[in-house]
Amino acid sequence: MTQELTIRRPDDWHLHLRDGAMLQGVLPETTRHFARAIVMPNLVPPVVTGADAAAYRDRIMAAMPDGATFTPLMTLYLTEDTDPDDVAAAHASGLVTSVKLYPAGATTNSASGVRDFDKVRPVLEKMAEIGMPLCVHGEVVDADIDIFDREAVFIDRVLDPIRRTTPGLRVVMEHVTTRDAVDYVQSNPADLGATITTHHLIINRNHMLVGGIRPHYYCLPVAKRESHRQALVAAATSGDARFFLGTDSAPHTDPNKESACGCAGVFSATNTMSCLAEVFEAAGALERLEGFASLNGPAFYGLPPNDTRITLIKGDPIAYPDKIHTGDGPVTVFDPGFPLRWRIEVDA
Ligand SMILES: NC(=O)N[C@@H](CC(=O)O)C(=O)O
Ligand SMILES: [Zn+2]
Ligand SMILES: [Zn+2]
Repeated sequence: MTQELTIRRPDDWHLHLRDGAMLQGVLPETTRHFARAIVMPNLVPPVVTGADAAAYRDRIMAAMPDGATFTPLMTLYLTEDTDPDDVAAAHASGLVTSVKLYPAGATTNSASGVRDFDKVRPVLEKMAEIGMPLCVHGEVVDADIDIFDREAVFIDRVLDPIRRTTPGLRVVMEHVTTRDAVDYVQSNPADLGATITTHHLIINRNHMLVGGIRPHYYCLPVAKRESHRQALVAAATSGDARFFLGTDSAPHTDPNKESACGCAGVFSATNTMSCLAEVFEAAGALERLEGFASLNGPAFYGLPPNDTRITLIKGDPIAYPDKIHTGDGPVTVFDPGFPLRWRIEVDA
């Protein structure tokens, strides 16, 4: 008996589309299944002003595959020089959906991020006033903090103080990887949400390090031990509307990944929905996949869910490419390590 599941078309609340030839190469992988995505601003140079976001949105629209119905939701990269009025104007015009906070040095292209969090207080206060969400890469960068502890320490040292001093600020903890982050979200009001990536629901740090170092599983925040992965699966499949999908699909070319100093990022746009169906089925929670991928994110962002649908159909393992070929070079697609039996049909 074939099993089928029809759900509202999903959105991706954390996505890297890059620019130029890479944008051209990866965009169809997302637009095939997703209706909208929060597009990360960590280009080189970053998307800092409303004008930068308008120009970037134009480049994305120009790269759109024929027939695609996809809306990029733009973000601004928060710097210590960000002008609160520029942010407010970009939000009021509908151009920009959220602001992204990178601690300086925390991840790919974050050199222009924030060092002194007091310097961005006026922007955060303005955002709280106008109801604009802040997306956060939640890791401290202190050399003395172990990389596996950086998310948990960020919550205590940075995130909780920011939320206390800026009441009303809506915050999304992006790509949470720990039980600590899940607990923090669950013990706070609904103005705090979290995205969870596909790959952090599937891999733990052993997948990355046992039997040889696997650069295509290296991302930030780095995958943690198995008990943390289980906490993420429990949160994603719980039905708690504060948790929603942000794939953090982050393309880097193979030479940049398979290197003595490889870039952080997992590219999962191609097979994310099939991977998620496996995760939710294994957890006995297929009926909650729609909430996680298609309903909770729009609800947090105050947007309507999509009115089109996709159907997931279970059958023989699907074929998907190991790599996609972009004008910048090959990009390896996330390998979940098990066959994917759910194929996706986008309803007309
Ligand atoms: N997640 C990653 O490992 N990399 C992202 C940056 C980010 O989301 O932190 C990237 O831009 O490559
Ligand atoms: Zn990040
Ligand atoms: Zn990211």
